[in-house]
Amino acid sequence: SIPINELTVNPTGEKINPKCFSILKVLGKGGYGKVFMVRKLQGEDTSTLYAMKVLKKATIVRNTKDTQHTKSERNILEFIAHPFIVSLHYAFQSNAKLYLILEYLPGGELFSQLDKEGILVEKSACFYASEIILALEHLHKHGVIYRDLKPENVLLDSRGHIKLTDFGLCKEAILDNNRTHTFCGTIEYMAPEILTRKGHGKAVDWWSLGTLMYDMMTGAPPFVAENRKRTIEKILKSKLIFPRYFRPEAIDLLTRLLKRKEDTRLGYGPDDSEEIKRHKFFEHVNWEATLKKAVKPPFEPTLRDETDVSQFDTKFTGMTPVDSPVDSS
Ligand SMILES: O=C(Nc1cccc(C(F)(F)F)c1)C1CCN(c2ncnc3[nH]cnc23)CC1
Repeated sequence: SIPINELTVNPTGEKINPKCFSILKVLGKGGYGKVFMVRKLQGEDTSTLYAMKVLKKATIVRNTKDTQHTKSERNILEFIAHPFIVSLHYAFQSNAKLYLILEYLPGGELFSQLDKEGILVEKSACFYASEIILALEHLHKHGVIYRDLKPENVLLDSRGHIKLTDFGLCKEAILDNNRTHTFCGTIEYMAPEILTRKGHGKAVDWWSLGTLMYDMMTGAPPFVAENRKRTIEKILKSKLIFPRYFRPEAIDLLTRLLKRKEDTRLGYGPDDSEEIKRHKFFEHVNWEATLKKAVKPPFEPTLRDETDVSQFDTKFTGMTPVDSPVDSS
């Protein structure tokens, strides 16, 4: 079992177990586990909504390399507190499962909001990019490489500010040994050095930032193809094409972020995020105000009430919310 240090995560020292929460909705489901919207039933935070991530130890242990990711998610979130990174409130386990109680983010995925808006104007893309840069900067300062920056991992809080979520485990257990499936889920945002297993440093996150910004400003990531194999080939060939409406500053920034050779990529150097923050594209950004969430988001998620899950995929929210008793102890 994974040793859990209760002190930093569960400050009141309250004895926590699954029965402290009522399960309201399913937010996501995959090979390793599920994510529920839950409400706390007792303690000082009674009636507070949380996201409860339930991981099945059996499936994780079976994929040995993933146990490391699982430990890291809990350990990272325990020590990292930042306005643009999801916070971990409790962590506990039963014989068969690991439970992470995370702050609930009602705004859903940034990109489901983008789907409604289509392409973002540069000013809006700049807003989200600046908040993501501050989150990545914080992780890098703590020696953490996010590695997994992609649309579904960028959520919105109730006011429309971003939060990075889903550290560690990919959502699907990787069963087939087809090499292109060695990478979990979406690969369109992955840096070339990850795909070619060259080992990777923090510069992989700046590549992914480039692909995310390209997507926000054009409606699709820079390298897409009809299948994973072709997509990987495109990422490695990386011939960048920009729509005519791009300003020169935007073309220059994205070209420097999407450098295939990582040691020529913007952000690779010891100054990390500073190299990017001082680029002309961000010349009007007030970074102190951004960190304090004093900059108005481009749009505010429209929510009827606090349990409104309209921003989440009905494929999941329609499911009956039950933490199946693999092992009720
Ligand atoms: O479905 C998800 N993840 C997922 C899906 C399938 C399997 C697994 C795993 F196996 F890891 F358990 C995880 C998303 C996680 C982030 N989500 C959050 N939504 C709202 N508040 C949140 N606070 C923190 N995260 C969120 C939306 C759902």
